[in-house]
Amino acid sequence: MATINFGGVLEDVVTREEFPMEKAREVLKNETIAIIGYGVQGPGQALNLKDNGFNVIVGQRKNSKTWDKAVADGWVPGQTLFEIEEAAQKGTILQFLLSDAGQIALWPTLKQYLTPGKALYFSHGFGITYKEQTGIIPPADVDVILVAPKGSGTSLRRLFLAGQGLNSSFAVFQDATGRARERVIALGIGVGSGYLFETDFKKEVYSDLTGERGTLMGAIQGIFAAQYETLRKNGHSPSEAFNETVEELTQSLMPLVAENGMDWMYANCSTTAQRGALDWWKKFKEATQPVFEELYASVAAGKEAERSIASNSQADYREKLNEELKELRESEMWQAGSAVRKLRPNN
Ligand SMILES: NC(=O)c1ccc[n+]([C@@H]2O[C@H](COP(=O)([O-])OP(=O)(O)OC[C@H]3O[C@@H](n4cnc5c(N)ncnc54)[C@H](O)[C@@H]3O)[C@@H](O)[C@H]2O)c1
Ligand SMILES: CC(C)(O)[C@@H](O)C(=O)O
Ligand SMILES: [Mg+2]
Ligand SMILES: [Mg+2]
Repeated sequence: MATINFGGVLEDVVTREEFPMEKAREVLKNETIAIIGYGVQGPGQALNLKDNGFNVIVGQRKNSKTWDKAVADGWVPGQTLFEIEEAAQKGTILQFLLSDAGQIALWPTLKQYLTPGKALYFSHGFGITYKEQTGIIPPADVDVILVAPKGSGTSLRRLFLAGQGLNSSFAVFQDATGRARERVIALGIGVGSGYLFETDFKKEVYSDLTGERGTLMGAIQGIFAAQYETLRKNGHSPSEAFNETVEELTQSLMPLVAENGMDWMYANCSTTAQRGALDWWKKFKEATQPVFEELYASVAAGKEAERSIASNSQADYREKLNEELKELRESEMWQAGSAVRKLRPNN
């Protein structure tokens, strides 16, 4: 473990330098890693592990779109692609990468294949933390571990192909074999993590649900919509409103934040912009802080889990989600965005 100073707080992290890929391959050389579920994380993790030289198989329902996707990605039926039950039986490490609601439905089947010494792997603390709601209670004689990439499975794969990596958290919930820790770190390196930081299942799910409902996805759309509407109500064109709300942020300013922090981005804007941003950010913080407190309380009370399970367990959950995504896509702001993207010189 390398001890790193994160803003004055010392934390131990695992880097690829101290836990190289050869070591990960050595730790997992006798394992068959079965990827159960081929949605977003499934493909990213499965393909990265395979390309890094691990023994990987995929478990999917035959005659499903995801089975066809797995075939298109190079998984071979009968060799590296199997029905879920067969993959679960063959695997020594079962990576449970169905949707969090889907995991509840499959659990009674999957647990039959968790024979002593196997490892049950999650990419979210959801199933274990909210066990009263999910019913996921693993047997005592298997390792229960977690690697949660901090980003989309799509980005995990893209960054791997670009020779980079996405940071992940890792956790051990249950160490039945005495090997849980080395197994989970090796898997974290194998799936293409940049570095790994330690957490526990509860902290992972509380922070993850807060982040995606907050600044990463929910809050950002909310604040975009509020500013766009204000500009439009005051007579600004869609083009002007979209550029001042989204396009400049994603194309010009966020890359500077990613490169060297917020003060660096501010420093590369005018003194006029700096004065205004420095005055206004605290007002936005004060206005939104109560919403974040409400959000965290809802996560901690299990209400977000309840809502997610209830809506994503419906037979027509995918159609309903698609309708809501369509509504976003067809809103004036994102239609303006589509036109703006087409005008980018590289398009
Ligand atoms: N999406 C991400 O990039 C991401 C990032 C970090 C962690 N995670 C976690 O990884 C795990 C997998 O997430 P994902 O986004 O790849 O999953 P997903 O929602 O894309 O679903 C994965 C698979 O589950 C199947 N599925 C969905 N609902 C089902 C149901 N009700 N019954 C049976 N099957 C169902 C889908 O057909 C798909 O093949 C989850 O625990 C998630 O929280 C996801
Ligand atoms: C990619 C995210 C938002 O980080 C993940 O947490 C998810 O649930 O998809
Ligand atoms: Mg999440
Ligand atoms: Mg996340």
